[in-house]
Amino acid sequence: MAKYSVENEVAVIAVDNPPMNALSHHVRKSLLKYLKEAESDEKVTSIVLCGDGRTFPVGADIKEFHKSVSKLGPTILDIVDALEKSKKPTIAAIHGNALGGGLEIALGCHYRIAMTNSKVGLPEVKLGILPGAGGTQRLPRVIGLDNAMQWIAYGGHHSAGIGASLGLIDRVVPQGGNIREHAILFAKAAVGKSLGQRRLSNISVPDAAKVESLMAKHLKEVSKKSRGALAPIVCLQVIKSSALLSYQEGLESERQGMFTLLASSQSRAQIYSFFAERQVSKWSVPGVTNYQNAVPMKVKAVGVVGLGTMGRGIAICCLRAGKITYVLEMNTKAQTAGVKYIRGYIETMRKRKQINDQQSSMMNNALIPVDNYNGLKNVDLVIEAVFESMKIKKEIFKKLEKVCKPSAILASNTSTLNIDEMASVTKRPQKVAGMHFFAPAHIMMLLENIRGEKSSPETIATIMDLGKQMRKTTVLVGNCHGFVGNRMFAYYTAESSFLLEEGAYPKQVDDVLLDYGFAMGRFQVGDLSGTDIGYKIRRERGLTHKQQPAGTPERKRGDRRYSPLDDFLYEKGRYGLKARKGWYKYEGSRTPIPDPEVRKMIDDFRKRHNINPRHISPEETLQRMIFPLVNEGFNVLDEGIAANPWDIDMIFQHGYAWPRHTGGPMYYAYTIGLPQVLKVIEERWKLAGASEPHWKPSKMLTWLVEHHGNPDINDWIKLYKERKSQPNSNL
Ligand SMILES: CC/C=C\CC(=O)SCCNC(=O)CCNC(=O)[C@H](O)C(C)(C)COP(=O)(O)OP(=O)(O)OC[C@H]1O[C@@H](n2cnc3c(N)ncnc32)[C@H](O)[C@@H]1OP(=O)(O)O
Repeated sequence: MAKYSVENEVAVIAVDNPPMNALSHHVRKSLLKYLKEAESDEKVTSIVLCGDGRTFPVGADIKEFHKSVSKLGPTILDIVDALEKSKKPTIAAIHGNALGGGLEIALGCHYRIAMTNSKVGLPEVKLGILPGAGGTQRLPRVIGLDNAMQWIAYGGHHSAGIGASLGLIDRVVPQGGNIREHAILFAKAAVGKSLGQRRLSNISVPDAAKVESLMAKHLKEVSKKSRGALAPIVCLQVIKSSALLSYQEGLESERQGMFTLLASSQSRAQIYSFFAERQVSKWSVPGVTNYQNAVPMKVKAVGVVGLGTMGRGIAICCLRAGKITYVLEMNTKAQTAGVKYIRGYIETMRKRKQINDQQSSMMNNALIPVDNYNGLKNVDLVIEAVFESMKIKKEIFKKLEKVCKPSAILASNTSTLNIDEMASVTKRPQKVAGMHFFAPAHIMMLLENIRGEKSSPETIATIMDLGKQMRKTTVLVGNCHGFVGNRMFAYYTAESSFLLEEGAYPKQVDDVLLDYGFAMGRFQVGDLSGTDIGYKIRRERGLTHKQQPAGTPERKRGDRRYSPLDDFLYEKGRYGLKARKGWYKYEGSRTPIPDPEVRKMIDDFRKRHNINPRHISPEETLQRMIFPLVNEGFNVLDEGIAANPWDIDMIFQHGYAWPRHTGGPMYYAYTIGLPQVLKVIEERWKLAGASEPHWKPSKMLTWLVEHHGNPDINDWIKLYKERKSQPNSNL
């Protein structure tokens, strides 16, 4: 709805649709009604449009997309047109956020004023669509083509100050000011002034002459940054029309572009991702607790044990979240280096204006290096971040148990190991949990929180709350080897090496993944993170080639297929980018170059094992990389390790850079169709057999296909659980 009042001859129309004033159908209807009323009321001389509550409208109602209600008139464009055509001055009064359709209606107004701390932007591209209410045609006319391409193709939010410097915002209202009162005064002053040039559809794009060079520049950038995504490309093409065609023709091109994008599977995947991101914070442990009833503990001080790459990043996250952060590192050299890194990073954030001087000095003061466990006696929560060894982690947990106050939560940043086993060496298993950060911890958006068997509701609520304070996409999962992410990802990595054994080379596999939309292929990522990391984890598990007793078949560990190619690579000193050689070689830059030495290593291996290399098609490569991971995803859901398919998808989007426009592995499987996915898995299982158990079709996937075909992803859990809970179910 909207509210209408007339104050001092100014009509004030306030959108009232909490929490975000989205432009739902009923809002659009009432907005147009009040606009007409203001237009026809002779006592009204000007019109102010604003938002009630938290914000100016943040855009179209995303819940309405792909539903018939979104097509019901009036459209947002009808409102934009009415505002622009109005004979009385129209003023957008922005506080909070004016995003998407919200900014588009502001662009329809003759003037825009905004609170200094408000944000403006056209983020539709992140939903796989474009600004469809004239935004692609009006924004370039006011801020120029170059800026508009940047704003629309990347979908960023920008401060009111930036907007003002580009001519988008006519006045910035300082902190503490009343936006409504300022808007009314502004509106009174605008009465009688010519509106011709204030109607953005009347003016031309200032840098239209540069259209071809700007187009080339932005196309190159988006193709690199959002590989495989359709929306940024279509956005640029449509914005281009603003420079070459009339306003009306440009609008038609926008309409066509929107039509194409809305019909694409990518927009559905991205809209799914928008809601999934919000859904994961509504965690639940069925029958035990959930986000609504568990109360988090107050965490003022955090301890971080270990100042290696992970510990440093985690400490930065804690400091950014305003925690007093004790960092424990016994090795003096490592401590000096770690603390230097953290302080250096704080300084970089200050220089980049991500934090101000006061925040920087607060963070520096809150960082407290300690060199013995007693130094952690006052913390509310500890995050252990040392090398991935159960023996070492247990020793640390025993020490923490002794020094930390009884109320303190003990968390491990393990990426694979059993949380319950660590909890078992303490007297407070209810206070033990996993907090799995992804490297680099201060950059990656994901936090995979692991509840142990005995973790209390308070402990779970606290680690989830801490993730939120760190502004991470925080997903709660159950305890098992590798949890959700690494358990599933292990098969992706394993299959990639099997593909090399059978006929592919690293670049061939990586190219398929790049075409799918990954920013980097599996072997490029391996080189970036260092091939030594995986080797040390395999060595800890007794798996590496060198640890096997004489006579062990090179391609087996127990009864499972194993590829030793990754071990050979490490043993040749090819540790990845840092050594300038890994799966690729690097000559003076970070560009991966296929290396004949790696090719020879693979060829020699095949010869030794009488493997006749065959051509592996891109389709087979993609299926073999992704489908085992999907199959394991269904096992993870079946076991309750992940509560929902979107939990898995968010883990992969934010922890493994899975391309957002495919939604994530589980949503992708839904897009392909579960029957098709199962068919490929079953065929592969017949070929591979028991030594490759990751191809054994998951019970849950098989059941869903047999009984429901390709059910809606939102129904997977409900359908399966209902059946599983029946007494005669053998699931
Ligand atoms: C013809 C087509 C014309 C135009 C197309 C568009 O306008 S598309 C929409 C463009 N706008 C956006 O993409 C903005 C989406 N919203 C956000 O980015 C954030 O919500 C925002 C505004 C930055 C605020 O973030 P915050 O973290 O403060 O809140 P949160 O995201 O958790 O949102 C709170 C609840 O509001 C729901 N919500 C937000 N925006 C919309 C929306 N546009 N439509 C519908 N619902 C929206 C969000 O899902 C949350 O719901 P909840 O049930 O509480 O989880």
